[in-house]
Amino acid sequence: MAAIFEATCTAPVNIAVVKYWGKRDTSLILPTNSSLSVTLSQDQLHSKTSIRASADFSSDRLWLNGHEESIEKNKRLVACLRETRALRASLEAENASLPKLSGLKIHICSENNFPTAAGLASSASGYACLVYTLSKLFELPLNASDLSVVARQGSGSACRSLFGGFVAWEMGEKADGSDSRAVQIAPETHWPDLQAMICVVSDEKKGTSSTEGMQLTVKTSALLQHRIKEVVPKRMDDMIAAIHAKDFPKFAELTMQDSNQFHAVCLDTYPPIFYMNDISRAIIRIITEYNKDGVKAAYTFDAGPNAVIYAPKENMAEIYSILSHYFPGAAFDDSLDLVKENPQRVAAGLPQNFDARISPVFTQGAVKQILHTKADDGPRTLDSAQHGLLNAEGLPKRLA
Ligand SMILES: Nc1ncnc2c1ncn2[C@@H]1O[C@H](COP(=O)(O)OP(=O)(O)OP(=O)(O)O)[C@@H](O)[C@H]1O
Ligand SMILES: C[C@@](O)(CCOP(=O)(O)OP(=O)(O)O)CC(=O)O
Repeated sequence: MAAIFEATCTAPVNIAVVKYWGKRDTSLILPTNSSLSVTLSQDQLHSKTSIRASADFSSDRLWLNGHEESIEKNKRLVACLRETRALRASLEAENASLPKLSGLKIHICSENNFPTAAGLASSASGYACLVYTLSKLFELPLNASDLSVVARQGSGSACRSLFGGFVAWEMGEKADGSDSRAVQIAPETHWPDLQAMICVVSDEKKGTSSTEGMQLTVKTSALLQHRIKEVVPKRMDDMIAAIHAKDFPKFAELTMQDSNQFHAVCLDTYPPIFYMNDISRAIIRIITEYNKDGVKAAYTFDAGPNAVIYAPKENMAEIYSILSHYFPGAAFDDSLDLVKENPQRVAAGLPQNFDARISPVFTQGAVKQILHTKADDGPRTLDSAQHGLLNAEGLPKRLA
């Protein structure tokens, strides 16, 4: 049997607080504005990828969540493979003692521990994980920012998942995209108090993909031009300052305003795109009411109806109690011990001065699941022998 080279890694999702929406170059994936996100803990949400190179393999193959998928039809995946193989080939050209991995076929097996293509940023963790795992397999001497340039070509938002903590994607100016990359604004340890609650309103595949939707916006929305030129540059500076100062009210206000504007440019698209639904809008009203005497939580919505609520740790029990009032029956995985540590506060119902009438109480399961998580680290490398997804033959251990 031929020698086996293999790497296994996990990568996190990130949820933007200044949204990326629009490309100036669709093949290199170069954005029309800079963006900024928080990387969420892999303990709750992650992609996990094993990649093996072997002379025994006769073609490149990919399994995603236990289903085999075509590599050739996926131009973005092909671009990530091409770039990393070329980098490996140049290392091999410089150092003849290195094994010739760039010429070997590979098997890629990846799993997301959460719904794929449901607006939970699976393309972000998925492509970050792919590129990070390739860099480990090929032993590429690149830093996370360099790798982000490759991951960006898989999915724009993926470039931000190469780092933990608070991450900016600088849009860059160059036509080749070499300056369109992610940089870390602050590590996760900077603001350990910041947590997130994800309300899963729908885990179904969405109607208009981000990729299609944003280009329709670029083509038809005049408001997007105002956002790009007048709003985002200042908002990026203000957001970075708020993060450095750990100023939650400012961070929250900017986050909510940016989510609102992103959905406004979707509405300004012709024909319009709607990602939020009645449940999403009820969550906005609930958080607005909760914030009436001072900003204690921030909502944000990506290209789907699911809400992400950012808040300091100390407010989470109260927020969970309010959400449980309006959305009974949501599944909750208490992995950060919120219920265990605050049994009375999570069952307290609405706070005293909260106006209950701002929203109806929804039927069981309107919000399917609430995930409690926090800002955390970037991609992690695992031991393939113990955690690998491929069996001795290089095929998935688990098929769907
Ligand atoms: N683990 C993975 N490895 C490789 N590719 C993945 C992985 N997970 C997802 N993808 C790719 O990302 C696609 C889903 O991306 P899409 O943008 O439609 O959804 P999303 O990322 O969940 O939503 P959004 O980016 O709008 O938050 C999948 O069809 C697949 O091509
Ligand atoms: C609303 C967003 O989540 C859009 C993400 O878009 P994608 O990164 O999924 O788009 P492609 O680059 O075409 O793959 C905002 C954000 O994450 O910044």
